[in-house]
Amino acid sequence: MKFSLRLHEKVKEIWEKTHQHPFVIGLGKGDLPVESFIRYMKQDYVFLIDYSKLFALGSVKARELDTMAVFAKLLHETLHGEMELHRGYATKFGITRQQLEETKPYPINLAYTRYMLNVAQNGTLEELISALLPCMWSYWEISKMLANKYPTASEHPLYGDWIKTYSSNEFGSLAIWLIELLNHLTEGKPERELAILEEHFLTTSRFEYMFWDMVYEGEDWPV
Ligand SMILES: Cc1ncc(C[n+]2csc(CCO)c2C)c(N)n1
Repeated sequence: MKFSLRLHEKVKEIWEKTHQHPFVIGLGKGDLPVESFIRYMKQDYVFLIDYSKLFALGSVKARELDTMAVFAKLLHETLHGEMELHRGYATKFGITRQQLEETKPYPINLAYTRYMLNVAQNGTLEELISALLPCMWSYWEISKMLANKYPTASEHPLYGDWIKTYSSNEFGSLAIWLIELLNHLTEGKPERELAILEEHFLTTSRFEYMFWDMVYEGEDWPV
């Protein structure tokens, strides 16, 4: 069995729970409160700054030139493609680029990126990919699910661009490339190594759920 199928099986329930989260459903139905979306966009912007560095580290750890080049493309795509979506939304809401960058990450956001950066710095290339993959794969699944379930969602004046960006074939092909690379790299690996990779994948799938939940209502800290 391909390793990615095993991973998918492992996180089926948590991904299903994510698909039913009111933030996600709100994006599809178009009735997500705008304050939640602004909170998400700001938190996600600083998340993406750290997440981009995972691709840079992927390039460092790559053992083949072609692999190195795709990680470099992913880094470029995140900084100039995906983050441009966020900058566009920020302009709509009157939030400056500086304000976006100065967003203080909530503790869950910090814990999520620190976990991945720690794995990326101290682990193998296979560990790095297993930790960062739920982020890309789950967004692709969510946006496809939403585009299917709510056929007019991609025309929504506010959330339509979000759905279109993440359900695009371009984003899909990047996720597929990573899935196939991981399948290739894990062929013939012993169970003890696969179990570690599975654990990273499960942990960051849980963080994905927590991220949606964190931005839905926000967190109120006394200081
Ligand atoms: C919390 C959080 N999780 C996943 C993504 C999605 N995402 C992040 S990087 C990337 C690929 C290339 O830019 C994708 C699809 C996000 N934005 N925020």
